[in-house]
This record gives sequence, structure tokens and C-alpha cells, in this order.
Amino acid sequence: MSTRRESTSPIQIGPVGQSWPPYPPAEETELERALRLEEEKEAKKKSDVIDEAIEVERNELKKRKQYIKVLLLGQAESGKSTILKQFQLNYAPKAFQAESEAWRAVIQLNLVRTVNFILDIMAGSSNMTSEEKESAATYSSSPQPNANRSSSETRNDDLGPLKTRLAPLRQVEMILVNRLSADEPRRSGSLDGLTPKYYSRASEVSIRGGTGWKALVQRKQDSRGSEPDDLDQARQILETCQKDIVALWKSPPVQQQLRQSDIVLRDQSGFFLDDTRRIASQKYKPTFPDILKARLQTIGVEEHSMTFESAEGQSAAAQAGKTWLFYDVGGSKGQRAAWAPYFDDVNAMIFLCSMAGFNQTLSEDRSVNRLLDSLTLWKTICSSKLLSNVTFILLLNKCDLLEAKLKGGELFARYVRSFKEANDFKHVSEYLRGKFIAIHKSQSARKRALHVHLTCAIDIEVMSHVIVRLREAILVDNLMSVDLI
Ligand SMILES: Nc1nc2c(ncn2[C@@H]2O[C@H](COP(=O)(O)OP(=O)(O)OP(=O)(O)O)[C@@H](O)[C@H]2O)c(=O)[nH]1
Ligand SMILES: [Mg+2]
Repeated sequence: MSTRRESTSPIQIGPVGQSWPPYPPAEETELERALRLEEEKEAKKKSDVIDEAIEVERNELKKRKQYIKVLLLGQAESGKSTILKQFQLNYAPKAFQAESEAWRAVIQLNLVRTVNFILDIMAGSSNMTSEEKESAATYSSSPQPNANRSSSETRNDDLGPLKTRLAPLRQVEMILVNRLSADEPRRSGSLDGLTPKYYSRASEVSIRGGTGWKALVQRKQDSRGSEPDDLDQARQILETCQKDIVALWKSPPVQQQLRQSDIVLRDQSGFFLDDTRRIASQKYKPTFPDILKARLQTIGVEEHSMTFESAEGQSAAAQAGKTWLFYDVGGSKGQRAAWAPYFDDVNAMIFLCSMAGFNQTLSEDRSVNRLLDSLTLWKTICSSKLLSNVTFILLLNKCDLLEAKLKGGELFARYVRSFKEANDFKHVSEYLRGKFIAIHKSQSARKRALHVHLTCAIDIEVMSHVIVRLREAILVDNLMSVDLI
């Protein structure tokens, strides 16, 4: 502990002859002396508190140096948070299971938002701005979105009673958003009163993520005891709407309108309409596959600490090596400036690219193709000097969606003119793999290994093998001692 405040030799400042501290004053009364001593005691107390805080921070820093730090990078919706969930599921399943209840609100909100999105579409385009019409087509699987076509062509008054019965879902959405975001300032995408709003993304949920919201949902659940609250009310309404949601989704006018607007809801993140009966039930408990499919946009950079559960009961040293820190970043363009400070001190970087993005534009900038954005971003990351010594992992993700799009007749060459091969998964994924590897080779300042995997981040079985290999690669590259492995 520092004793700097107790030094007796005063330092010289100001004009020669004046010293600091000016104690003790030449003529000091008893009262002045008592006050002075009291002040000094207070100052010492404060100093000790500061010293203690510094010490704690130093120890914390020392501990953090023993952690493996992994940075997850990639554009929005590429699957970064999903990969983090896969690590938790594989290596900290008890902790992951303990949090599963908190995901219920997110999944139900994903579902309710999709329903309200459909209701907005069916209500017609009159209250949509031209920007909203365009952004509704962001999810289109077609290169030429056709969202501007008049919805009156298929508007069907038979849906009237259904729409009326589903109207309370606006309130459900509001309750769930409030519950998840609680003290957060309102951000775009959150509900604007009860006014129907045309969402550019059917199920998008945008709240500050990390562990904060989970704790919040949990705390509220614990504190309310047996008293019914607004969340119970929301779940009751949702259950009451179960059959009508199914009917809405199946109704020919809805399917026709979505087709005419070139909106493919099944391809969208957080799509749960095929599981309505289960998810809208009051007894609903999120399963692992549901949690992996849930969409919760990451805002900012979130630090997640994960301790390998197999390390429980081992020595403190072994435990330290078994704790990994993940930095999960928000991938949209506006958030990328916040990444740089994390490049400095990580052991591994996992970059995700959604291969299904070849026929999509960024939701934050509809003039930019997603695949092109990913390649540009990859180029920047590869050339970063700060990352030149870290383990590089590339996950070409959303294999399932890429395959479905190609099988559905979407032509890859229509978006990527240099592609001349057969329009199937094997050739397209090989082409993309080659492109990314070539960029890595040409942009890296020094020779560095690159681990590449084709992934479907929501597939538990297949991912369990990939996750093991990622862990091994990171540990081996970072020369961890055998007992830590
Ligand atoms: N079908 C399919 N969906 C996936 C795959 N990987 C992720 N998803 C889904 O895609 C959505 C977006 O994934 P996230 O992990 O939230 O994306 P992110 O990169 O963290 O996005 P930001 O937080 O906005 O930067 C989620 O609903 C996931 O369930 C995949 O391989 N296939
Ligand atoms: Mg995320």
C-alpha cells in the first residue's frame, strides 16, 4: 500500500521559499489543529480507498491476462451472437440452461413482431413512407423487389375480424419491449405508442443485449412473486391469439400479398411463425434450438465471460485458463467504429460472413450489397496491424440459407458477375472460400494461418464438432500449456 501522503519532506512549488503542504501553520490554535488533523484523517481515508481500488484493478488486470480473449467480428446478422451461444451450449451448458428462461420474452417478441409486420402489410401501404416500402424489401430473395405494387390488389376484407382479434398484439409487443429494454432509452425500432408502425424488419429486436437484459428479466420475475403482472397479461393475450395467428399465417391473401411484395418471411432472422402453437402457449419453455434461432441485435460491444464447466473443481490456475472472454460486437455500419479498441489485446478473432447475403443489401444502407460489404470488411480486418498476431478464424455461415436460395432458383452469377461455375452450393461456397482466402493472403502484413469453416450456426449437432475444433485451434495457437488444455 502506498504511503505517499505521509511523506514529511515538502515539495517546492511557486516562488522559492514557499513550501507545500503549508503545514503545520506557524501559529495554530487548538481548534485549528483539531480541524486540520480531522481533515488530514479524511484525506488519508480517501487516499486509502483510491489505493485499494487501484490494487483491485491491478489484480483484475493480472487475472484477465490469463484469460483467452476472443473477438467476434462481421456485419450485422452474420451470426456472431449465435456462435457465442454455441460456445456456451457446448462448454457452459449449465449456465446456458440457467439463462434459457430469459430468452422466452425475446422469442415471443420475435413472433409478435412478425405478426404485427404482416398486419401492417395487410393494412395497406398508405401509411408507409417510400423509405419504409423499400426497406420492407430488404429481406426479399429476389434481386428486383416489388414492394411498391399496390397492396389493394390482394387486400381482403375477409381478414377484418381476424385483424380485429389480433389487434391486442400491439400491446403485447409494447409490454415485451418495455420488459426487455426497461431503463434503456427508446431507440429506433422500439414501439412508438400504439400507432401501427411498419417495421423494416419483421422480427427485429433491438435492445442493449449482453447479460444486462437477462438479469433484468430474471430480477423482475423473481421480485414479482405470485402477483400477476403485465408480462403475465401479455402471455395470456398471446395464448388467446394463438389460433388467429396460425389462421393469419395460413390465409391465402397474406401469402399472396407477401409473394407480391417479394418478402420471404421464412428466410428472415427470428422467424417463429411455424411454431406458433408452442411458442404462444403460456407454458412455453424455450428450447436450445429456439434460443439459437432467436434474433436480438447486439448494440455496442458486449463482453461475455465463459468458464468451461469441465474446469469446475480444478485449481485456480487451471480455472483461469478455462475462462474465456468473448467480445461480441454490433455489426451494423454505424457500430464498427467501436470495435477498434478491442483489437489491441485479443488472442483470437472469429470473422463471420453470411453466405446467404449475396442477394441482400444491408438494412442500414440499402445501396450496399451484403456480400460485397463482408468482403470489404474482411479486407480491412486482414490488413489490421493490431490483429497481425492473433489466431484468425473465418466462418462462412448460413450454409442452409445459401443452399435453399440456390435450390430455389436464385442465380449467384446475377449478383457476382465473375462467377462462371454451376449454380449449386458446392461451387458457390468453394468460390467464396477462395475469394476470402485470397484476400487474407494478399492483405495480411505477415504470414498467418487461417482456419476456415463452412457453418450453419443454428445447427447444434454439426456445430458441436466445429466448436471443438475452434477451441483447439485457439488453444494450440496461443501455446497454452498442456494442463490448461
Ligand atoms: N438459418 C440460419 N440462421 C442463422 C444462422 N446463423 C445465424 N442465424 C440467425 O441469424 C440471426 C442473426 O444472427 P445473430 O447471431 O444475431 O447475428 P449477429 O452477427 O450477432 O448480428 P448483430 O448483433 O446485429 O451484429 C439470428 O436469428 C440467428 O438465429 C445460420 O447459419 N442459418
Ligand atoms: Mg449480435
